[in-house]
Amino acid sequence: MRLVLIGWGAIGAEVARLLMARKAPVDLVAVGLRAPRDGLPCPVLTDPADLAALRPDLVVEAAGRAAVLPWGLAALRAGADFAPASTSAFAEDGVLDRLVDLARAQGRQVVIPPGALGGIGALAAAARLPLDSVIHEVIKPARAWQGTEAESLCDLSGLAAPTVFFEGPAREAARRFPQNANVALITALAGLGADATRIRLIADPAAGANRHRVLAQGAFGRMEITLDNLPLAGNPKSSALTALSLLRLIENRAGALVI
Ligand SMILES: NC(=O)C1=CN([C@@H]2O[C@H](COP(=O)(O)OP(=O)(O)OC[C@H]3O[C@@H](n4cnc5c(N)ncnc54)[C@H](O)[C@@H]3O)[C@@H](O)[C@H]2O)C=CC1
Ligand SMILES: O=C([O-])CC(=O)C(=O)O
Repeated sequence: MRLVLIGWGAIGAEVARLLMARKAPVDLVAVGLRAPRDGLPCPVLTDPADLAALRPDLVVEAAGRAAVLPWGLAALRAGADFAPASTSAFAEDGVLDRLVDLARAQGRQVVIPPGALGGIGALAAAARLPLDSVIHEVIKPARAWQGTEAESLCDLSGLAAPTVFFEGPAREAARRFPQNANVALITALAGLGADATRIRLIADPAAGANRHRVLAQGAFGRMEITLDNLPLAGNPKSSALTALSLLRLIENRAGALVI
């Protein structure tokens, strides 16, 4: 399986490290970046148009929301499937539609990894019948919210208790907190959509992990899922499970058993 990773940050580098450590039957043929860089285990691409010559089977994005459309369109044009992690890009109308329309025309797929979340298979299955409500709480330590708009919405360094600093639709959460609320769009795409899915963003001075609580009700019954994800060493905003989720997706595509 010929793989291209877009982004070589905390998640991208960890995915590559795990693929090599596990001797996965995957050929990492290139990494896509904004600028050339030395020291990577494969060639670096900076122009999405150069993907086609590499004949990739799968392009996995873990870079940033600005990377999703250019690299996604180029991946699909190159005949690859495309799996984006920066799903906050789909808060903007038309971005996902453009990718899915091209995927259909090319006979390829856009695959949304569950990322830092679990239970997305159950929520997406439940959504085949009507859902009444989906609420997703993202509870992270104060340091994970540093450098975001949360700094102006609460006193991050002086928190005495868990503090809800945002509550609203998934679309708005993803637009305003693109580094921390990609998951809002994953829950939304699996369930009730970007406008009807409610998101609560919480800074907790006592939290040691990135917690996701997803509560859904509907014709299927009721679900409540809680994950306490340890952050990646390279980026406290990003859960380590995100890299594992991308690894799973890649290994499932390369192997004979899908699990
Ligand atoms: N789907 C999910 O559950 C989650 C998604 N994420 C998202 O995944 C992405 C990667 O996260 P991390 O590795 O933690 O971030 P990071 O900041 O450690 O690394 C990002 C890397 O991508 C590169 N990059 C940024 N913009 C780019 C662009 N337009 N084109 C090409 N390269 C670009 C940067 O130079 C850097 O190498 C982020 O967008 C993050 O918000 C993070 C956690 C969970
Ligand atoms: O990694 C996480 O826990 C969630 C996250 O940052 C995101 O969705 O952007």
